[in-house]
Amino acid sequence: THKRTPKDFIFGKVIGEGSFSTVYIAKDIHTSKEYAIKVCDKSHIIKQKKTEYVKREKEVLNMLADAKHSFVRLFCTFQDAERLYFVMSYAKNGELLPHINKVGSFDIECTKFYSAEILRGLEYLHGLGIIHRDLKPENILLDDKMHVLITDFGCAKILKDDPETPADADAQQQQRFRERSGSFVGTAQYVSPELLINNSVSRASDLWALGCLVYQMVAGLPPFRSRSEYVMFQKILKLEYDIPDGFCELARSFVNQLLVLEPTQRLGALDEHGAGYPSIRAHPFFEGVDFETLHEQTPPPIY
Ligand SMILES: NC(=O)Nc1ccc2c(c1)=C(Cc1cc(-c3cccc(C(=O)NCCN4CCCCC4)c3)c[nH]1)C(=O)N=2
Repeated sequence: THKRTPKDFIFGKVIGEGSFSTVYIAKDIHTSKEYAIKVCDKSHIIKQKKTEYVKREKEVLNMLADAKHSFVRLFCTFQDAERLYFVMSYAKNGELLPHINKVGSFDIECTKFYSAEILRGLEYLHGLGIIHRDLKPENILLDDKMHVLITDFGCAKILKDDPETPADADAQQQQRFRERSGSFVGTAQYVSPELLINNSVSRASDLWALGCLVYQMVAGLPPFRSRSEYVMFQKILKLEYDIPDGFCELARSFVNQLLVLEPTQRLGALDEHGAGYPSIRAHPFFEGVDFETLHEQTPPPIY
């Protein structure tokens, strides 16, 4: 197939905004298929020294090309004088967050299903030695059948050499921390304590974020909240969160085993990385979940 250009697509509305990119819905004029096209401004990326992020995202998306589930796909890339274009899957039902907000919070069946779909994505990602590092409801998308598609790998870390050692946050990650008058860039609500304490990340950092996501599906809000970023960071470092009345007991136990300050003590941290997360799958919270056929299942209705 010939190299695409912007002229091969009819660009529609903006469906996503990143610090260095804008995502549009677009239709391929030859096939009428809908895509999400992530457009990055070259000069802005160079000025902000973010070229490594863009290269990393493309590298990770290409590593995920064979995944049959759980991730947005990168179909092709092209550029013009000013911009880079990433042609990606269009997730018709958008981000997870509005779906949680629309109903207030998920019932336990929905929480189990979506937690299992996210876990299965993390198993695949971590099995390849990739850490997402920015898991949050905005980066969990829902396709036309309401299955999970994880997106946004601009902050991902690829454990190249020794996949066993935790990845010390590289300069870019530290840069991400100190940008714009020393405040954290992106959503600080899901940042792990180890990233705050010594800028280190490992697969267990994504397990911390999974704990935050499960809490948010059940409670309708993230576990660590404050108008002040500094206060929110203090709450994370002191593990200061409460379990609201009515929070399902199995979900509480599951969240409690993921929101652990010491990364190596989190549920799943000691599992063999190639073999997925047997200790997490075995938690009673996932009682009755068939992980092998998740993608063939009809997701439970959200109401
Ligand atoms: N940073 C990134 O990588 N961002 C990306 C990458 C790829 C990508 C991406 C973001 C996508 C985001 C997206 C956003 C949307 C969307 C935006 C606005 C409205 C809607 C929408 O209303 N959808 C119908 C379902 N709604 C959902 C909320 C409750 C009411 C009903 C969808 C659809 N897909 C996407 O489809 N593909």
